[in-house]
Order: sequence, then structure tokens, then C-alpha cells
Amino acid sequence: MTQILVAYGTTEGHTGTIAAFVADVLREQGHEVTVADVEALETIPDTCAAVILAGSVHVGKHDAQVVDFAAANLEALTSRASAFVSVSLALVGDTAEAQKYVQDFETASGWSPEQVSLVAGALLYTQYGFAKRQLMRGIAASKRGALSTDTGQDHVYTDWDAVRRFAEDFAAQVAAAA
Ligand SMILES: Cc1cc2nc3c(=O)[nH]c(=O)nc-3n(C[C@H](O)[C@H](O)[C@H](O)COP(=O)(O)O)c2cc1C
Repeated sequence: MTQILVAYGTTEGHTGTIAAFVADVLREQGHEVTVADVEALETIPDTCAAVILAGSVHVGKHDAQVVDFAAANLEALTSRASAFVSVSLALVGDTAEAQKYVQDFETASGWSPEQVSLVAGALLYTQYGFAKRQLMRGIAASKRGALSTDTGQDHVYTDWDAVRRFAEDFAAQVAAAA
């Protein structure tokens, strides 16, 4: 059994949901898992043999706390099995843009993860305040049908089967290396 840390940053909560889902899959595969918001975590504990770091994109950039966490823990990230999960809505129809966010994250943090998983996020209209709901509706409208403009409900674009496959592959690599 290997101890794995799933660290995440979130603004509206969806990356926390993804982190919890990844953790459940890793546990199903027999690993011991700690899930933690980077806000409450300064360092990567020595007891963790592998780390998954997840962060979402807002206004063209990954969560600054996730960037700072990666920059502050470069040595720990590069000396263990590790992966970065990038959550964005660009992935719905514009993979090149989603990849560009990761390149910018690598430049900003100094961390070039060996493994990157691009994950589509969510439009949580019912949970946004008025201004954010209008902003996101406008952005969705400009995407020519890729994103819903129905603000009466939330829209989750995450491909949970793909996230499960990523977590299962990571679990298998960690088990093989143990
Ligand atoms: C105010 C706001 C700005 C956003 N800006 C971007 C963006 O520039 N590019 C993008 O791909 N997704 C953008 N998103 C989509 C988020 O990445 C997506 O909603 C994600 O699920 C948020 O994760 P979180 O709930 O963990 O914060 C934005 C979302 C909000 C609410």
C-alpha cells in the first residue's frame, strides 16, 4: 500500500469534487489517500510516496495558490511519482487553449509535470452570484453552442470515465514502482 496525496485548489468547489473522486478511485485500487486543499497544506508530507495536484483555470490562469504550492514544493514533486490535473472549460471544444493554460502554469510554477490530465470543469450557474452568472452566460454564449446558456441549472462537463481511467493508470504506476 502506498500513501498518495491528492492536493487541490478550488474557487467554486468543482476541483474539490474531482479530487475527492480521484481519491476514491485510488482507494479502490488499494492505496492510502489524503485529500487536502492547498490552502490548508504548506508542504508535501515525507510519508507520501506520490502526489496528484489539481487546479482550475479562472480568467485565463490557474489558481495562484496552486501555482505557488507547486513552486514551493518543486523538490518534493519531482522526486516522487506525480501528476497535474488541469480543470478548465476551454477543454470543451478548445483543447489547444486548455494545453496553453498548462504551458503557462509550467512557466509560472517552474514545475513540468511528467503527467498531465486535462479535465473539463463545470458551469455552476445556480451557485454563482448575479454578476458571475451573467459573465459566465456571456462567455458560454460566445462559444457557439459548446457550453449551455441555461442559467436555471448547473452543467457539469467533466468526463468522469476519463478521470477514472487517469486515476486507475496512476494507481497502477505507483503500485508497480513500490
Ligand atoms: C469567473 C470564472 C472565470 C473562468 N475563466 C475561465 C477561463 O478563462 N478559461 C477556462 O477554460 N475556464 C474558465 N472558467 C471555468 C472554470 O475553470 C470551471 O468552472 C471550473 O470547473 C472551476 O473549478 P472550481 O470550481 O474548482 O473553481 C471560469 C469560471 C469562472 C466562474
